[in-house]
Amino acid sequence: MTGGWPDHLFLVGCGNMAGQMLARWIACGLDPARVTVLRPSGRAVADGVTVVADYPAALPRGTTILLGMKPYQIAEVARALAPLCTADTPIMSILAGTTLNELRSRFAAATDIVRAMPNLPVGLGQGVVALFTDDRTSPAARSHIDALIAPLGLAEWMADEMLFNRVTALSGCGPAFLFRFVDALARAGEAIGIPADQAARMALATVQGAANMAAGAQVSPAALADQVASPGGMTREGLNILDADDRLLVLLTDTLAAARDRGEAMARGG
Ligand SMILES: NC(=O)C1=CN([C@@H]2O[C@H](COP(=O)(O)OP(=O)(O)OC[C@H]3O[C@@H](n4cnc5c(N)ncnc54)[C@H](OP(=O)(O)O)[C@@H]3O)[C@@H](O)[C@H]2O)C=CC1
Ligand SMILES: O=C(O)[C@@H]1CCC=N1
Repeated sequence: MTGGWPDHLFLVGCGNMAGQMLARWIACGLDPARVTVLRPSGRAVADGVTVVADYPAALPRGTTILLGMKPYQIAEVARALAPLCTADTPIMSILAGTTLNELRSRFAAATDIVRAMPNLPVGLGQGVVALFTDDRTSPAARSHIDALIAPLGLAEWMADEMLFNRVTALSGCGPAFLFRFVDALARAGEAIGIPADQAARMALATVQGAANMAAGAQVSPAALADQVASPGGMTREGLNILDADDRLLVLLTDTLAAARDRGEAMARGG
């Protein structure tokens, strides 16, 4: 490891998610010459990054692996990749619903294996990354992963792997739920008569401004909502709709629970 970066980074898959991570790392100073991406399409990734469509005969010394393909591809990938791994090859997996035990059984030679669950805004350095490992992973490897994750945004180590599908539902899937919310806010604006293009711009800017404000505020988002709502005013009438029978809370709880349950089914091989 040099300057916090791995001597070499080998990415298996570099699509929507791993692509955002790599873009951020390169923007923060990772030398692209230290990166190899395996992707079946062989499509170029970024200037200086080596792209291969098949596995090399060996990995350079000091290689850290990022598993960034789809979870159902783990068996096929491990068959080809595990023989290239040694006890000195840290592996970080972003595969949803793929347990540490499964990773350990498929990469038996590796000692340092970490599950990470990023989300798409890591590309801006404003992501959330949940992390989990066990006692077999060395403190040095944990520090190495901490250094690698730091430029991506908020990092949270989970004490219990049981939490992993739950935090995946919250922060891994969360951007999709918020994108839906922005879209619905815009369409609701349109439904009450605002021109569609203006509603879209104003909905997005409102969410962006409100999120930035909440991030910098000394009080909770719940208290901020009350600051917007003048007694007897318009906002309170709107909040009464969202709050009736905890409608929004129930909707979001059901949403996260469904995503969590899918992760648990995937972990059982579903
Ligand atoms: N999307 C998200 O917001 C998040 C995704 N994840 C996890 O990230 C992983 C990837 O998801 P996402 O980026 O959305 O998916 P994408 O479909 O965008 O990317 C998948 C990547 O895997 C590559 N690939 C396809 N087949 C193989 C194979 N047989 N062997 C190796 N690589 C292969 C693809 O190659 P090519 O580029 O050539 O097509 C592509 O680069 C998943 O495990 C998911 O659980 C985690 C958190 C958030
Ligand atoms: O949908 C998925 O399975 C992955 C996990 C989190 C975001 N995308």
